[in-house]
Amino acid sequence: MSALTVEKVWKEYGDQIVLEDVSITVEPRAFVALVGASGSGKTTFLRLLLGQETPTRGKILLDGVPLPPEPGPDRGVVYQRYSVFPHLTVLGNVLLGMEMSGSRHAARLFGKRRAAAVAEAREMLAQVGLDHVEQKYPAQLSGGMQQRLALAQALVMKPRVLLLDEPFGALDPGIRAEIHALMRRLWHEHPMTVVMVTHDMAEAFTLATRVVAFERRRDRPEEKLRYGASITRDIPIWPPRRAGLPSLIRPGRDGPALAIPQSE
Ligand SMILES: Nc1ncnc2c1ncn2[C@@H]1O[C@H](COP(=O)(O)OP(=O)(O)OP(=O)(O)O)[C@@H](O)[C@H]1O
Repeated sequence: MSALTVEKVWKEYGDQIVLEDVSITVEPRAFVALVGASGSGKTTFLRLLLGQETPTRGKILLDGVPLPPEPGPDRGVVYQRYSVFPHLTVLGNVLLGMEMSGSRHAARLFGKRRAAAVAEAREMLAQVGLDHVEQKYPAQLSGGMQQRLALAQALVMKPRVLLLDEPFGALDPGIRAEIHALMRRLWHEHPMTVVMVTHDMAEAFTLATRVVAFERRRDRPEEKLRYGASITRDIPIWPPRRAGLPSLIRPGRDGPALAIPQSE
């Protein structure tokens, strides 16, 4: 059920050691926030989980099975920018993944299969509050709406793991609070494990079940490249958050939200 196991993973680029002996077990349905100084290897770690990079040493397992050495539909990803295709409409963006996986050569679906995919895409757009703009293009949307679209595009493929690389980092504070509420609801409602890189500690503690810090344990400036970062802090959030369930102690804080945040 979407458990990630990272065992003694190292990542080196030439002479530079970026990650050093990283081990972590992520339980199914967790929401892990990765924090750490710039250059500490957070994005590199996310790319390893995505399958865009392979570890120099060590292994990564998803539900006990080694990760395939390439990205696949079981892992969705949203970046800070450029996650969506500018030349496709909102609906086209959400349909694309289904069309690609349903028809590898033509990348198009026809007849009943297309109608079912369109219905599914529309349902997903409604979940993120974008059903009223399905014929618009990304450039016609605000930054917050583009990130909602990126979430819809990733989630419609039903990933077991959703990887987020500073997805809300470029948004204004008001919009960010709104999209946090949406993100929390999506995590409650979709059976996925989430790993999110963020520079924003408040965001990490607002959304995550666990906050994990990457840091170089040794940092002699003259030998900087010889030391990679590893996990130095692993903080469980208290009171615990559990996917799909209200918080036992503060039900108003963390439970599955009922309202769909208004799109701007
Ligand atoms: N493909 C690559 N080839 C060579 N070096 C790389 C490559 N990808 C990352 N690095 C190096 O790995 C180090 C860690 O980069 P990474 O982007 O993972 O850090 P980060 O913690 O995500 O930083 P930031 O918070 O600034 O985004 C950097 O020194 C970077 O130059």
